[in-house]
Amino acid sequence: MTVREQSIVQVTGNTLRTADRAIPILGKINEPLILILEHVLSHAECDALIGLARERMRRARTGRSRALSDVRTGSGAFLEENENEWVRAIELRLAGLMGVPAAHAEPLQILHYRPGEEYRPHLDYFTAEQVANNRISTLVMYLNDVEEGGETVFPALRFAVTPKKGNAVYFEYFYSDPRLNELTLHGGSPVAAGEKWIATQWMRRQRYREL
Ligand SMILES: O=C(O)CCC(=O)C(=O)O
Ligand SMILES: [Fe+2]
Repeated sequence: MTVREQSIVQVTGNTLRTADRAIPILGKINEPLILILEHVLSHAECDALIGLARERMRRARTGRSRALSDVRTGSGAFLEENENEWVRAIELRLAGLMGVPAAHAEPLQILHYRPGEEYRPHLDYFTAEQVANNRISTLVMYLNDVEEGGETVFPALRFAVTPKKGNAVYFEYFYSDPRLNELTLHGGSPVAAGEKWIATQWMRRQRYREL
């Protein structure tokens, strides 16, 4: 008999409960744990996050030049830690959802893909020999509906998630069996039509910020 490894998020029913809402689970893979979640963000929150990131990106472009890479062709912005009150409320919800203290959270990252832009398959954790305070889990939130393409793909699992505004895909890679962690290889497939906005929350194993 094989014993299933302990996961960070414990799924018992059809919803995940946080302090401020119940989040329906639309789909699930058990090992590694991957959850497709509905209504993680309200449409108003999605729009507000895009608005905040638009300003940030405009400013970033006038500053020092961004590194160009074939791996990720979209453009991105990190929000500040404790950016403002409503961002803080979202961060607390995400920490509750992901079962990790908010102090372990990286600042939210917002990414924007135009047609043809993509994020090639990668692992979110760092794979160098000794990594202090590595990442342990990811939540990718879709901030808009994509006309065509832009799925989050898991090639090793032959699995794809279609972006839908307010929904999210959760996965974790804190297993002792490295093969389970490697199965979380994922990417953003090229946007064929329309645009794609996401917010990504990465969690660290230990404290990463003050609050
Ligand atoms: O664009 C996607 O669907 C995936 C994004 C991603 O892999 C990340 O933000 O780490
Ligand atoms: Fe990723």
